[in-house]
Amino acid sequence: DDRNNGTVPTPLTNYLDTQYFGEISIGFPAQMFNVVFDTGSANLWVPSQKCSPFSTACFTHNRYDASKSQTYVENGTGFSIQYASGNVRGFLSEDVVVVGGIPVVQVFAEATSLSAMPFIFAKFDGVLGMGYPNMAIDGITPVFDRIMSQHVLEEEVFSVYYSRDPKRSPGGELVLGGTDPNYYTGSFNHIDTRELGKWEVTMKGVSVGREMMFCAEGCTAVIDTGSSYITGPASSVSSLMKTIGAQLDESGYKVNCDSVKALPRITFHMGGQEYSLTQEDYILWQSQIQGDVCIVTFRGLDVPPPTGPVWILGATFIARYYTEFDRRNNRIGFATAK
Ligand SMILES: CCN(C(=O)c1cnc(C)nc1NCc1ccco1)[C@H]1CCCNC1
Repeated sequence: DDRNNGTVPTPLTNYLDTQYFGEISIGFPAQMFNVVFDTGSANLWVPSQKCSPFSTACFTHNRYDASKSQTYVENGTGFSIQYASGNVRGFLSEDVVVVGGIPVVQVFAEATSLSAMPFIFAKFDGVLGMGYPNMAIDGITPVFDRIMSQHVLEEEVFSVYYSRDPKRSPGGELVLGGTDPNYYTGSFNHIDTRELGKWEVTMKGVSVGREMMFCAEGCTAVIDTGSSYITGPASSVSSLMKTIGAQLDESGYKVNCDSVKALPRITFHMGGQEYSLTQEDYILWQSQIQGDVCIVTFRGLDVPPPTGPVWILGATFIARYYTEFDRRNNRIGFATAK
């Protein structure tokens, strides 16, 4: 159905409420890839057929084979992207990429080496950056900019729904050119992006229960559809975790499951609105062999200046607040997710 004038919603898969990804095709005949639609970066990369056999993370995923695509155009420029959690190296190629039913001729990276951490845990093959062009490595025009220049979108926006329940289908949805009222209630509250060219806003505070505990003098919040959790400055998060009685172990913060119902709501103050997360929003309740484990979906992460210090609001937040990314007006809209 083309209610967004030329585009069809892309259903997303929800893996354990921590990874959300959807299908794109590259080349002709179509080679299919599962990618994270990531507002925290602005490049498209997928594993390459040419990746070294020693790159475990590479051969356990779908790989692009240029020799099998009639629409492949060679480029060969080197590429490398560094995330806080790992890195990707490869070279550039050009081919037809189809996203949400829209074909674009796109320069993307064929990854020939993927750091085992974290990509051996990735259920997705690659990443499709939905960030602004000035975030793009090698000055490559991002996919969404190529789509906007085709003037097929009713509105120059895209919207993201992430389900909170792994059993619910679809696990999420990306809409190019509009929003999907099936997945939110009420109206949107909009917040202008802090500076042109990043999906980030000014946050006015973070409160726990009724007490304003962090960012009282203002700070930056990055809205990152490609991150699983919420991250904040390590010192702030560690004192937040102490307040709720969470323990840090090698795989993150955990709380005793029978203390969950008494946990306070955590509220992010942005654009004159209060965006609260209840314990069921921010606790991942996992039934494991040795009994139930309750993971707190907050992580400490110190991002060095000038970007940092920042709070990064990832899937945990987006699952509760349906998010519209508006390139026309350089603003982000939140509505209560259904
Ligand atoms: C994609 C790289 N990212 C991850 O945080 C990340 C890493 N490794 C694994 C295995 N998964 C990740 N994200 C899963 C996910 C999908 C949707 C929501 O969260 C970040 C890097 C910084 C920019 N933003 C994206």
